[in-house]
Amino acid sequence: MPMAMTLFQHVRQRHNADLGALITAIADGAAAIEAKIRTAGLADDILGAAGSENIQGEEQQKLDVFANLTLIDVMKALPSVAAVVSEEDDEPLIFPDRPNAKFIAIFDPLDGSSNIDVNVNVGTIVSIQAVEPGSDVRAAILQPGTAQVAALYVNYGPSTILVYTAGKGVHAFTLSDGEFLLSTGDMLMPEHGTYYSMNEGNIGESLPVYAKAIGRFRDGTLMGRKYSSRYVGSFIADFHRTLLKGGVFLYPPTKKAPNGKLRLLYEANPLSFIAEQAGGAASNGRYRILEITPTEPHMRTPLIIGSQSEVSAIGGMITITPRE
Ligand SMILES: O=P(O)(O)OC[C@H]1O[C@](O)(COP(=O)(O)O)[C@@H](O)[C@@H]1O
Ligand SMILES: [Mg+2]
Ligand SMILES: [Mg+2]
Repeated sequence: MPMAMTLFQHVRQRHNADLGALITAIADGAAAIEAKIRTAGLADDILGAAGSENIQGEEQQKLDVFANLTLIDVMKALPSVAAVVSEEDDEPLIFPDRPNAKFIAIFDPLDGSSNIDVNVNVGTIVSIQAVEPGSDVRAAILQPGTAQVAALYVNYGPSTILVYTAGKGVHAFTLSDGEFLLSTGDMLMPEHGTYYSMNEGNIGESLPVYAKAIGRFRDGTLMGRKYSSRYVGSFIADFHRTLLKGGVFLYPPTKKAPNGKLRLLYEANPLSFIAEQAGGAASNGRYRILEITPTEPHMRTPLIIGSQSEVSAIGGMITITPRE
């Protein structure tokens, strides 16, 4: 059997060597994170809380800290990277004296922290934005998601899969003996699915229109067929299923998180770029996610993401809410 294409070969052939080197470096970091996760139960430096909080007031897990430091290390070694922005760090880390640097990497090092200790899928999400050499790097961080040149995520599951887009389709690579090998090229999200995905514990805490949408998914009146529910609680796992099977994932505003829970720059934007490249859609209920101008690096957003038909059906319901 011929050897499948490596991630570096793939990015380099379709894009350029600098982007290939950056994505490969991130993949190397992900392989190191995966190796840690694989032996989590055997060591005492992996599971559990780190004893610190991040900027969002969330308790950091040991694996959050490890993944963050691992990714920062691999990115800081690349002269093409002007800055990194992480969920786990209050401030962007801007690398001085890099006049020719052209990328800003914005990431959620470990997504799904609440699932680490119970051996359920977690992930890594990275958004790569362009920055004009010599321009104001700090200002360039706050660009809408349309400024992304690439986006990727890694799903640490029964197998470890990296999915990326750099604007020419969506491609998946499976980790095998330390190397990410092409497993599915040019992925397309099904036009519709059979699952909705939402934390239904929040249903009474959110706008009534979301409860109504879920009710109509269930009874079949929204899409003309009845939907079932799937919710892992790791965005990466819920999104990966939605990419493969279609349907919709939603995290609406709640009383506790009035602007939504998920973060625009390193959760919603990169996965919206991937969703759109795969033929899907992503909205905050009113606007396309990729056109929202961020006001700060850790900004949150409501999110509806998945197959176009389900996303626009919910979006259509939300738009009419004020007139109800
Ligand atoms: O527990 P909830 O409120 O359903 O939230 C689940 C969401 O929170 C997250 O865990 C947030 O991500 P982090 O673990 O990176 O903070 C998402 O992965 C997931 O979709
Ligand atoms: Mg996350
Ligand atoms: Mg995280």
